[in-house]
Amino acid sequence: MEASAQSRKEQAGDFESPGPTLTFSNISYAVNLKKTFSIKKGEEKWILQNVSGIMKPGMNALLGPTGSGKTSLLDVLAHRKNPKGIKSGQVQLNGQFVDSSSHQPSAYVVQDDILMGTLSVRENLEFSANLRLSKKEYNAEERQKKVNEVIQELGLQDCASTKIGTEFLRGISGGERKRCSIGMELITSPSLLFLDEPTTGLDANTANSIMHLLYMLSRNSRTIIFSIHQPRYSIFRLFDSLTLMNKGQIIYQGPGAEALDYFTEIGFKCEPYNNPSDFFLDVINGAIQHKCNQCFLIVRHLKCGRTMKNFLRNPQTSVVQVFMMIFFGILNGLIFFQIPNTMPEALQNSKVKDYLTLFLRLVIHPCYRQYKFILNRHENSSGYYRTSAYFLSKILIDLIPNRIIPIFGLAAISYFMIGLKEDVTSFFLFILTISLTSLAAVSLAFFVSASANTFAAANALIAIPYVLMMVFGGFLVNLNGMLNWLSWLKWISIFRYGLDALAINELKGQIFYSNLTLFYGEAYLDQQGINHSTWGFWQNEVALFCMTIVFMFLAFVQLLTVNKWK
Ligand SMILES: Nc1ncnc2c1ncn2[C@@H]1O[C@H](COP(=O)(O)OP(=O)(O)OP(=O)(O)O)[C@@H](O)[C@H]1O
Repeated sequence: MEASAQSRKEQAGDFESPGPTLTFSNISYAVNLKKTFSIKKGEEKWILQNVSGIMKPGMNALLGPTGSGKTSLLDVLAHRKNPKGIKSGQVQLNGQFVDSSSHQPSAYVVQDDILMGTLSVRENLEFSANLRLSKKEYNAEERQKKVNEVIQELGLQDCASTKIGTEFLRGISGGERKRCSIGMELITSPSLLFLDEPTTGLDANTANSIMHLLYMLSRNSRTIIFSIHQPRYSIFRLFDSLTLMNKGQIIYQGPGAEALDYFTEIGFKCEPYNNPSDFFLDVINGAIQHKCNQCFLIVRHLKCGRTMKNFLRNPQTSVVQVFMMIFFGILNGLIFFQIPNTMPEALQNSKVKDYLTLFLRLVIHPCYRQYKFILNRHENSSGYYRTSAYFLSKILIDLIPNRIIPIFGLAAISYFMIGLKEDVTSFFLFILTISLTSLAAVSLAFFVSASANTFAAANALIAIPYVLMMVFGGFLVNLNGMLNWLSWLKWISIFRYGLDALAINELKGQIFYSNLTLFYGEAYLDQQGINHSTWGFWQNEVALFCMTIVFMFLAFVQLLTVNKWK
């Protein structure tokens, strides 16, 4: 009868009267790792890093792997930590700031029972009442009444006279023991109840019954906040709010019932029949991979180290890039094999651009498919890591193996097969030019993809600047003959800067002979309107470099904006 009333209440899910709301913001907590006997200030270990959240009336679970900071957060919220260690943050109860000096209507049930084994359940509760209830407010009769109420509420009637038990004395069961520990705290009628791992050491059924008890308490003017390890599904269902922690940070906070949808949305799908709490811990521990193949991401604290590990453990992409570039390098070399022999003809027919163009296309084309930042947008909004850390690691560890090294291979193979200028300086300027061209193109792609919400949008958006740059880069139209009012577009063309620099590098100072006719490289450059002075060459490199910086900066700003939307 009592059980069915209980289950009716649970199903209704409503509160007889709601408990208080606890909010906390930017809490950072560190401990000093001072060596024993040392007078020197030790190194600080950060245990909580800028955590914020809200604990509403009902059941608030803190879940996370061992060492993630659940107990520490619980302690900070309950003002049980040394204030010296709390580096920042505030706690509010129903909108009022509270600190260790405030009188807070809270109680804390610790992991290890503090019961006296040689006393009975009732005697332990009386002990708590005698010590903790003020004699002014509660006379002996009222204290006794309070003890009886607690015994009733926790269903301890049958074992009230039984001793708790010690190593030598068989006492009450584990579940009853835990109930009694909770009762020791309920004596003071707290509206906020903290519990550190209330189910630890209990068998599944006992854990279930303790959590149902807490659920019932939470429906009656109490806000329950507790840490818990891998609860079974029947327990998980009781959580009104779930806070998932990892390495001192909160990675999810929200209704327990919505957590699975949230993880599915960001790419982590829980298999049917898998227990949600096991699934969350597997995701945090990296045992479950992101569903998207393009990002080999495992959600952990994924800063530079992660990207480096990613690269080292998944070198396939970079290896494929290198092979592709070698293949295209040889193909390019074969198509334009020893072109200087036919250069006069090429110069006459303005075909000299063709081979340079092919280079640039091969270099630039793969660049614009840089959509990984879109993935980062989602990961960022999930708050997995700092944008700056990811951004820098991406640039250092992704761009070098995936862009610069393959391009170096392509350039080296083609350069000698085509038979371009046999001069060390020209070779390295050639490499520099196509590397900068590639970087500028990648940066533009980063910016566009960081600005787009979906792959489809990025795909469509990225095509526009590339087509415009191609048109106004001098590939399809001679810029001299272009309508004046459109000529400004050439100043924003990555292709034009790349092409002009390559043309100057190759043709300046060259004289070609054909049928006793001399062809001067400079004459061709003049005809194309390309400034071949020293500054004329370097202005292209500077422009490419500046474009890289500007696009990277804009991409970074876009990612920061995404963070603010959280
Ligand atoms: N006083 C301390 N000195 C040094 N390290 C500490 C101290 N207190 C906590 N830590 C460390 O802080 C981290 C978080 O500890 P905490 O007990 O809050 O984690 P937890 O998630 O509750 O772990 P568990 O589930 O195992 O109880 C752990 O790595 C722990 O070793």
